[in-house]
Amino acid sequence: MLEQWLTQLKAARQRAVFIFSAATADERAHIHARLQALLSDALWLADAAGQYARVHRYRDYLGLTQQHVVMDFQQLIHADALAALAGTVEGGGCLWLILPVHSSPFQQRLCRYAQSYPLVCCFSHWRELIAKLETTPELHLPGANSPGFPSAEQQQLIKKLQEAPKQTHVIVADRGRGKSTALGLAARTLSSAAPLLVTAPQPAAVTTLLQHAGASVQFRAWDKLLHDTKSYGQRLIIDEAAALPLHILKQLIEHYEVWAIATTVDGYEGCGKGFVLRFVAWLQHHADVRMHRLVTPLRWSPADNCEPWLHEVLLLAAPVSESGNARNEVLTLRQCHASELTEEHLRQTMALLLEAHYQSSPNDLRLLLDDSRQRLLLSFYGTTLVGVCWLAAEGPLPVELQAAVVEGRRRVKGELLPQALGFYRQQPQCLNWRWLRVVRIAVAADQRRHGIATAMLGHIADTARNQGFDALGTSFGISAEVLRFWQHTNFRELRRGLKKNPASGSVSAIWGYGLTPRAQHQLQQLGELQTLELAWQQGATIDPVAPDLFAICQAIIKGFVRGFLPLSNVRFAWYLLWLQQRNPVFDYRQSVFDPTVSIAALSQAYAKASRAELEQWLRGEASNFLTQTASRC
Ligand SMILES: CC(=O)SCCNC(=O)CCNC(=O)[C@H](O)C(C)(C)COP(=O)(O)OP(=O)(O)OC[C@H]1O[C@@H](n2cnc3c(N)ncnc32)[C@H](O)[C@@H]1OP(=O)(O)O
Ligand SMILES: Nc1ncnc2c1ncn2[C@@H]1O[C@H](COP(=O)(O)OP(=O)(O)OP(=O)(O)O)[C@@H](O)[C@H]1O
Repeated sequence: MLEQWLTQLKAARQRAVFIFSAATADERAHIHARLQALLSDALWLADAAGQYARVHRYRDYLGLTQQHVVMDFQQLIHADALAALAGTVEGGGCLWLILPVHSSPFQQRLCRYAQSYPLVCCFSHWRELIAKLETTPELHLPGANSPGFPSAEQQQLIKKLQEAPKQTHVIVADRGRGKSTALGLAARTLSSAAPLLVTAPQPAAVTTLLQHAGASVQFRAWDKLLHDTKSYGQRLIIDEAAALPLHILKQLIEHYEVWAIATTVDGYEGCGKGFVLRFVAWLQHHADVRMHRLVTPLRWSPADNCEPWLHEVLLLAAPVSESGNARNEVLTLRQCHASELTEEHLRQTMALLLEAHYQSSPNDLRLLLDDSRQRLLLSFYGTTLVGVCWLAAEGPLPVELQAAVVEGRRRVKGELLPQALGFYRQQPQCLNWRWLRVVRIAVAADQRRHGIATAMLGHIADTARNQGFDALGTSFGISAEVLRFWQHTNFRELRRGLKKNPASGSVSAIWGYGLTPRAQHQLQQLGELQTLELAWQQGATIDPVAPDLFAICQAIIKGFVRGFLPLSNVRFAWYLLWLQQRNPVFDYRQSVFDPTVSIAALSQAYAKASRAELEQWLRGEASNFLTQTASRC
């Protein structure tokens, strides 16, 4: 019976989506077993460990074309993977979703929107699928015209690429528009003495491109390209660019003659419209850029049901509303849970988040709808949404987990602020507080610098105090602009990461302040310590400080002695305490306290074979230091 559907889908180059939402574990297992028997050649991804590819590895399959994709979500619907992999299913194929047994607002949304699309079907029992196939043998789908090979749009693009081989062409399109094919065909005709290089996040992503390009085009992994200085300056194509970190793309542009960059704007993680805006804005200052778009789908027919259903469900194509003269109106603020919003307000909220934060993704929509600890503060001029603040309640952590968190043996999901301060600053009391975290804050581009974000943060502080929260905080990737904004608020920097985030290329920071007296005092001290640490890192002379900070420094050094914290995290606290003592025994070890000396250089200077050996030795020294400090006090 399925064969009959597949034949008709193929002729119409359309796709079907079958969603299974079983109410019991037994029925789910039954559906699973039947599907396994039915679809032996499907790409099957699951969120549980086992015989299948793991859902979080979905990027490995981008750019490929499949007839059947099964996404087996036992625990949680991975909405980013769903958005990305639906686009790999060809016309004539099917997307199969097995949902978790426990329903949720997001899960219900998937099925609710299916009702408007004849080829998107929801079932709670296997027998319902059979009944559907039996009762609807004829689909009455319109015949599909062949787009031609290459299609008219592809031909135009190939011509433009050939005409301007020295320019950097950015090709933006949704999935399956024939980008890779067009690039391959264009590369084949490009006469060049040196081989043309192509890179992408995964080798599989360029399979189609290489098929059409011929032998003169070679794939190279992007990290190899960055290390291989000898090939710098060669001509390069970057495919699936949005799935590469922005700072990597920038380095590739700086070192290579990039001829073409292809990317999707389909909204899976890091791939929203904001990415394209930010990247292209940067690129225009560094290269002679030409923008191109491919609009018509080629992997499936333009009459396809799957893509519009997904766009509607995941709010992927939502444009940011124009706010125009809205500023004449009074600004109103509303705190709510995402599940309480009208569809229009939810759409506007996601549009603003996707535009302002390029790492926003469909998984954020799922979290906002399904998790009761997530809240929103929205600001409106009239009915137009102009600002969004996404808030998450964190802490207190269960008492039985606290020691493990402070010792770095446990990480609990969704508890970023208390855990980071509990662990890196060895402050267990932070784990007992109720925190409210500003996960993201965004104001519509045409309404910025008018105090909207400041007004939202003021409102949040007032309501959080009334609701019994102990502290407000946030964590973000540092950029000069974002720092300037937070410096303008009551928040203070409490900790700065030491390593760059591989995705954003920036270091992250935690900012916050206390609302209750105990949290105010504690966070003020952590803020002072952080201010001094930043000054020390920048080479300023540090004067001995009031004894208030000693207890925090001692706790951090103890965390090092007991093996919880690495040396890099304690050098400043140790230095600050040492400054008070001026203990000559430790003088010869001053380079431990010099932020310009790397850990690798320290290992060398003290003739230690490895970082681990250096740390082991210094743990003993730090322990002696603490004993002596205690005896002096
Ligand atoms: C946890 C996180 O989300 S961190 C990421 C923050 N969000 C983003 O980066 C998304 C894109 N940016 C935005 O949406 C906005 O620019 C925001 C949210 C950062 C600021 O919103 P706005 O409503 O413009 O802030 P607001 O008008 O209240 O600014 C207050 C002060 O912050 C400072 N400030 C704000 N934005 C900037 C900026 N781009 N450059 C320099 N200073 C700034 C200024 O001192 C400003 O006061 P002034 O305008 O009187 O000089
Ligand atoms: N002109 C065409 N006519 C018919 N099929 C085509 C045409 N061009 C490409 N295709 C097919 O459409 C599918 C998508 O093509 P391609 O991989 O080039 O698109 P893409 O936009 O790069 O896709 P993705 O976003 O998934 O990487 C492939 O199966 C390809 O063989």
